Amino acid sequence: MSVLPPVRRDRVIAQLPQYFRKEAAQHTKEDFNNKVKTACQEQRTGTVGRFKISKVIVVGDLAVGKTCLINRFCKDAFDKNYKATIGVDFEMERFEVLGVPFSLQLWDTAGQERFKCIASTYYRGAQVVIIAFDVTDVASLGHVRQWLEDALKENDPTAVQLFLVGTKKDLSSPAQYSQIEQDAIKIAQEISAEYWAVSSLTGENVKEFFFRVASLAFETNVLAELEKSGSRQIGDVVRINSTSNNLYTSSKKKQPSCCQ
Ligand SMILES: Nc1nc2c(ncn2[C@@H]2O[C@H](COP(=O)(O)OP(=O)(O)OP(=O)(O)O)[C@@H](O)[C@H]2O)c(=O)[nH]1
Ligand SMILES: [Mg+2]
Repeated sequence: MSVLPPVRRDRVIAQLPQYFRKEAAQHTKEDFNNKVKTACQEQRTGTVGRFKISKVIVVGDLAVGKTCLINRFCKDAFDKNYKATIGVDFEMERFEVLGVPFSLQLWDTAGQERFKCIASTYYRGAQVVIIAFDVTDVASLGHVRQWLEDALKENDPTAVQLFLVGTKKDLSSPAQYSQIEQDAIKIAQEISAEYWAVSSLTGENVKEFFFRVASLAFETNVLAELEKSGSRQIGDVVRINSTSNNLYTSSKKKQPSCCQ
């Protein structure tokens, strides 16, 4: 019996959410990968949908708005008073993507130098790294590469999905914003990150952004499961039967010829 409540209706993702800027997107396809869609329809997503939880870390300079970003999405709340994060904090968010349950563990880390050493011990095992900068503070954009380096020290750089997020869009005039966006897109391209700009005060793009993160992380996980399973059908139960000559026996009636 499942002890978890059903996924909230406003966390259901049926279609691939689109990128923010085409020139700095992880991919520009309009829909989920066909193999992923078929696997979801046939409930062959392996550990995804059962116990797989993807870890997401949010890093960036102090006071750029990391905590506000997470709170806007998870609690639909905004606090105008700054309260520094000491070490780390985390929130769990449950989604349903193409009918499959999928969870993100969102780690909110401290940007203040004196708390950074505690926070960095929690960077390990991240599938997604979100680097936040403040669109009204050019220096915070300048520190993006340092944050990336720190985050990748603890993770496999080839396995991490990267996002660069400009925060506090509401505080910037269109002219100021478009200036910094050009620089941000350039950096995003150089570090292979997908670029977004959001406002936690107004909520602009916040839900769209996290839906995109969840969808791309989900897609990557299902593709990895499909690859891992190789010729074996994922979703099948693997039994080890000592009385059988066959070490691996699929629970499905139809077995591959090598097991007959
Ligand atoms: N106008 C506006 N202010 C924002 C926005 N996001 C955050 N702020 C403000 O910026 C300040 C810092 O926000 P936090 O979310 O606490 O910053 P942080 O990155 O978590 O800071 P650390 O925990 O110290 O690393 C607060 O006063 C927020 O109210 C936004 O989208 N618009
Ligand atoms: Mg914080």
